[in-house]
Amino acid sequence: MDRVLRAHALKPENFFDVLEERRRGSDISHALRTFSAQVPPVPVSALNRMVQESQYLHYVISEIAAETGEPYECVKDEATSILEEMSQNLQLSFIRLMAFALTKVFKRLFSSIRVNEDGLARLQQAIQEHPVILVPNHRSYIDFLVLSYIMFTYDLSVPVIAAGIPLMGMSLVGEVLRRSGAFFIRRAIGSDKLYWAVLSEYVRTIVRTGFAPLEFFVEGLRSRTLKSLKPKLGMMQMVLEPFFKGEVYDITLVPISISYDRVLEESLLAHELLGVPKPSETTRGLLKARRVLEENYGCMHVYFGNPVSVRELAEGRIQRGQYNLIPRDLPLKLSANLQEFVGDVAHLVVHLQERGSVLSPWSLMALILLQNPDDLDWNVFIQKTLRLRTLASQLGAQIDWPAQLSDLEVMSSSMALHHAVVQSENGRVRLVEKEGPGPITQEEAVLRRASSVLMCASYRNQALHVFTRPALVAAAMAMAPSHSKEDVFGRFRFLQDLLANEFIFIPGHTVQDFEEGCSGLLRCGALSIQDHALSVIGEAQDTVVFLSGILKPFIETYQVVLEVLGKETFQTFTEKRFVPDIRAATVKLILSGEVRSYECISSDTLKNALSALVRMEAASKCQVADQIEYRVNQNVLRRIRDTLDGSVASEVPLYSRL
Ligand SMILES: CCCCCCCCCCCCCCCC(=O)SCCNC(=O)CCNC(=O)[C@H](O)C(C)(C)COP(=O)(O)OP(=O)(O)OC[C@H]1O[C@@H](n2cnc3c(N)ncnc32)[C@H](O)[C@@H]1OP(=O)(O)O
Ligand SMILES: O=C(CO)COP(=O)(O)O
Repeated sequence: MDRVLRAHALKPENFFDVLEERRRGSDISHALRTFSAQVPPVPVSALNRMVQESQYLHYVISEIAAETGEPYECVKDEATSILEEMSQNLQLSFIRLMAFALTKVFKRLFSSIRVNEDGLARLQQAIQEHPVILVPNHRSYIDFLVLSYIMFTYDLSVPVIAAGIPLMGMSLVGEVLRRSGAFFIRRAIGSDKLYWAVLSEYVRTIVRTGFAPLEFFVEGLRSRTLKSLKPKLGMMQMVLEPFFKGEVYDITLVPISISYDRVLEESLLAHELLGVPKPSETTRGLLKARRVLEENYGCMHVYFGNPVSVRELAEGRIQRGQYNLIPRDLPLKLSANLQEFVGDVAHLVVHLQERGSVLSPWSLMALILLQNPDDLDWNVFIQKTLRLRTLASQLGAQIDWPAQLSDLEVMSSSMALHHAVVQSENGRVRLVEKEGPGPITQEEAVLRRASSVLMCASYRNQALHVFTRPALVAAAMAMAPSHSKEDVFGRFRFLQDLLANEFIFIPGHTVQDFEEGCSGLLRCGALSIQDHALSVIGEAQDTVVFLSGILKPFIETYQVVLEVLGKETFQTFTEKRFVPDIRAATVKLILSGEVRSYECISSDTLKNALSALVRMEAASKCQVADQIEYRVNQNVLRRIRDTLDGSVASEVPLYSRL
């Protein structure tokens, strides 16, 4: 895996605007032009028949029939209806229809859609060699539309895509999506053996036959925070199985990084983080949302990463020979080694998605704004952002900072694009707070302020992966009893473990992550290492303080959770009440001035903190009647709190300055 990571180091690439030609040419001729790439080896009906008649499905159906006593034919009928519900029905005529509509929509929404040219060429080559799996990050409903659009526009086979079942329920739209390549999967499949069997056989048949590139969102849903999510493993396992079983020579995974200047759903996502339910996916809702078409969303970047060969990843790790003894048609029970491999591959792909993402100037500006939560002088804002741009470049970020414009113009146009979040008045820059009708309570005022902060934070989050490892080293140095490499590494490991749901780390890569963090600090001239001891370079003290300040909103949230769970009233609590109760307690702490960061009431961070406490055995989870209940282990909780409290508090001020 290390070898693959090194081979996939980012090199500067040319991006071109997909919309440029569309603005000059005719939309209808683009949609109707000759398109010869879509030549599935079998028709859709034959694909479904292969699944239905597979020995594997026959075997599982017989097993279920024997276990439940139901007649074989009944279980088989059930499997057939699952398959009918699930299967895609890709048709070129619908792709053309969508291409026509999407050209109109994209031209209206985006100033440009920039794609890396070399990435497309690499993808074209990969499609000719082995089954290709497209694995994009997921930030918006636009993601899957734009990817199929690019594939169609550049004569590449349009993918079939794993879609959550709620989209199927949208009248008319669900059917259009199905005919454009969507296959629908239920969520929380749990232990439904028949469903898993049909889905996995369906996915494997697509991969095995090379029906079309298969696309799935390994994060499983749109990230509400625009930060990468921990990958789901089910679909990854299914697409890799034909390789494990030796049914295909190799499989190519293509990580895709989609980065937005401005996300269409920005406000809805921030509200969801504050407990407002997601609007259900209906055609009516979609029509109502057409107001979004009136706004400008700037530029988006689509970076097709280097294709990753699964065969290469498996070299020296997996002995495929052992599976040759098991008939291919029988279910494959994954060994612990294979399960670990699936998890590692999924994390690697998300890591590569992060590496390929393109930072907008606004991401950097958002980072500065959040570290200076009160208003900020415009000139100081510019200076700080430019220094941050240098730091981000030193740490290897791809930044889209238009060279043909002055820095002032770049930042002013970013401010204009994000007028809903930020404004400048009398030379001072500050976050916008939405006005609402009537008088509001103090608590409501906190929620209003929090929604602006969370919207701004989501853009900062798009840049976080660049800083995470050096920031963890910086924070670990502030916590450690000495600056010996061992002590700092010990604290680094503790923080990485605690924040493992917050940031993406490849399992078992702690040492490499630590080294990467140190070498990042060395590269930006902030650190020196001598005789196994780290020391901060005097003039770069500010940089180190700034970097550890990036983690501050997360660490502060975990501190709040530890504090609240340390109270008598929280010895046991239900899953359902956890977020609302901690949020209510935190709002009080914000009002009393004990907590500074409005990010502490984000449901995402609160849930991540709870998962970390369960993982670290400070809380245990059990089913009580129809509820999930948690019990706190006060001793472990206290130990975590003490380790964390000896951390940043004394050496790093709450809101450090760059
Ligand atoms: C020209 C223009 C054309 C335009 C053309 C338009 C195209 C128009 C197309 C529309 C297209 C729409 C596209 C929408 C985009 C979505 O809708 S994204 C949402 C749908 N996609 C996905 O979710 C894919 C990723 N999800 C997965 O892989 C999930 O695993 C599955 C398969 C859905 C199953 O989910 P689940 O039942 O919730 O199970 P999951 O949480 O994964 O696992 C349960 C447990 O088993 C564990 N587990 C599972 N597998 C493993 C393993 N291998 N090893 C160890 N543990 C495992 C998990 O860790 C988990 O443990 P806990 O965390 O609970 O402790
Ligand atoms: O991912 C989805 C479709 O894009 C649906 O899930 P979410 O709405 O939870 O992101």
